[in-house]
Amino acid sequence: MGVVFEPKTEENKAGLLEDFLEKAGGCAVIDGGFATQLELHGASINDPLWSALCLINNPHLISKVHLEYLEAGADIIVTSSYQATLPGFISRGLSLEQGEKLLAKSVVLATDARDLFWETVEKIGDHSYNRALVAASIGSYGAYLADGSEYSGYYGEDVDLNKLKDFHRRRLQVLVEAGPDLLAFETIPNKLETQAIVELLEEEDVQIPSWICFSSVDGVNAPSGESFADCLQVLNTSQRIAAVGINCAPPQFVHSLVQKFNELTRKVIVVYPNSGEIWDGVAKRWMPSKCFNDDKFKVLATRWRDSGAKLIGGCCRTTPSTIRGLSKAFKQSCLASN
Ligand SMILES: C[S+](C)CC[C@H](N)C(=O)O
Ligand SMILES: N[C@@H](CCS)C(=O)O
Ligand SMILES: [Zn+2]
Repeated sequence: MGVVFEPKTEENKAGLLEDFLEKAGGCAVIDGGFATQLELHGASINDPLWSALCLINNPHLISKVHLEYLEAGADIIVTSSYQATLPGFISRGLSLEQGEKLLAKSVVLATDARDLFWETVEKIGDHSYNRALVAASIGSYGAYLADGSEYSGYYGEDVDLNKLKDFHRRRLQVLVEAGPDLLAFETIPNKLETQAIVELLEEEDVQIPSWICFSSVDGVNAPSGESFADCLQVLNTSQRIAAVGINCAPPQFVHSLVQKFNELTRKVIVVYPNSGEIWDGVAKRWMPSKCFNDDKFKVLATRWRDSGAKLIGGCCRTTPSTIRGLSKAFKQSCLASN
């Protein structure tokens, strides 16, 4: 029987991730590409809202994808809110209130799927699942711009710290209010946005543990060209950040980045790379590159775990089958070492 993780009260949420990891055997599996799986089911998301479009027109598909990742063995599922923003919804003619409801709905769809799945497997009795945590996805400002800038880190001269804090503030408040277990800041491409998030979490007194993941296009630095030493210095002193790492970068970059992060931080390291394909922000499609199939991904993921990453999953172009492989491999080696 896997981990049964009791919901925490406001006062004792800070250690939630550490407790969860300990009970899960030291390493937990995150789900895989969410938009990817929506598309594989036929969703059309070539749109400024990208996968968040499904919050408006296909919420049942969102529930289905969460359940698929849970069934595949994900210990943590990430909500469909990556590119869900209030200005994005308002520019589609929705009211502020409707936009806020959609943000809250992204969390409810995930927690309901988690609860339904857990209720079902508990009836089976003998199983190796853990009761999953729900991480609310908060995509970078670049994701909202929908111009590929989550991979360039270039937001233009008029974007300063306050503008980024203002962009993130209300969405953060609404998502926190909806009650996820974790917050997942995804594809952060520069130091300025890292600073904005750290300050905002403090100003809003957010008690839910966060992870911040950077993208990387050269395997060495943040996309902006700023060093990870600079970026991590900004967040190392924040008690509100529980984990830091990399998402939606090619798998071949991850091992050396985990080693680098080991030297730069004492926080939990989280990695969930994409399949190795490259996003063309103009054509809005994935370009084949050095791609990793599920077996190769699994072999690399074992190396990431052995070098110290504790939260491991997949991002764009990975699927439930990728996550099933990781979950099986990690649970088998947990059993072997216990
Ligand atoms: C992680 S990227 C592939 C998400 C989509 C991008 N922000 C866009 O809208 O073009
Ligand atoms: N959580 C998002 C990240 C996109 S980079 C997704 O999986 O679609
Ligand atoms: Zn991705």
